[in-house]
Amino acid sequence: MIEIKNLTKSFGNNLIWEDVSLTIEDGETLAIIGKSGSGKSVLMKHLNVLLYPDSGAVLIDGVNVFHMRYARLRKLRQRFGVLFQGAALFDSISAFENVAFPLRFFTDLDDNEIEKRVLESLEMVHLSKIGNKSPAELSGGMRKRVGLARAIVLKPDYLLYDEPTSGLDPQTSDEINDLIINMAESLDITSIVISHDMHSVLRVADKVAFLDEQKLSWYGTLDELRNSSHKSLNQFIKASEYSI
Ligand SMILES: Nc1ncnc2c1ncn2[C@@H]1O[C@H](COP(=O)(O)OP(=O)(O)OP(=O)(O)O)[C@@H](O)[C@H]1O
Repeated sequence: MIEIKNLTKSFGNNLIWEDVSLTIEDGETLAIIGKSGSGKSVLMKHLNVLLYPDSGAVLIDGVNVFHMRYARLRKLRQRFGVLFQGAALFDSISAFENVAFPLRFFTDLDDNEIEKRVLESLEMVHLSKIGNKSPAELSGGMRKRVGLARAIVLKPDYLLYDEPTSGLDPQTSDEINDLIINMAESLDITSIVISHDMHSVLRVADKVAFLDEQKLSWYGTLDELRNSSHKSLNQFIKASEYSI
């Protein structure tokens, strides 16, 4: 369980949001939505401690992550898989080596074990035959899937998705949505998804957090979202041109 407690963050005089509190239960998928610049990525970066807050806490299984020293933090970060916006693959190495990278960096596994784990991960994203291709030879959707294979290869407890469907056509987006649901169910993973794509949010999320006006403006389940009379939330959804 991840508990975000009264979190406040600013950069210099620029307050991003204040007093954000919410809980992400194990196995749940939380979508973080909000306008560009509302601080979605900044919030996500507090979970694996890439950023520190001005005040407040993030408790993972009851432990405040901001109090962890280097060795524990390194272990904690291995519990997070991240699918970056644009997939962030290394273009100079093959898809296989991209997926193998966290295993080579963080574990002592030998080459046979690495190969087995990489092939398992590629299989999970339905890309078992593309290992030797370079990222440049892959479509946008395939690159995201390789990024996802890399994100799960250390068998994380938490998966962070930054705009997983951005730049993809609707059909490819739906394939990624299916994978997000599949990962959550088959790997029993807790997922946090930043998205502008309300179609995707409605497919994959259990709960939704809406950042607006420098705070957590709204937080609830998908059913509550559908019935919400929250003005700026409804405006945001309407502006995303998806009717619910
Ligand atoms: N390291 C940093 N130093 C200073 N300001 C930062 C830093 N990181 C983010 N910001 C600022 O924090 C604000 C929120 O950024 P963030 O990337 O979280 O927004 P976002 O909601 O994810 O936006 P988008 O949907 O466009 O990706 C922005 O004004 C950004 O300039």
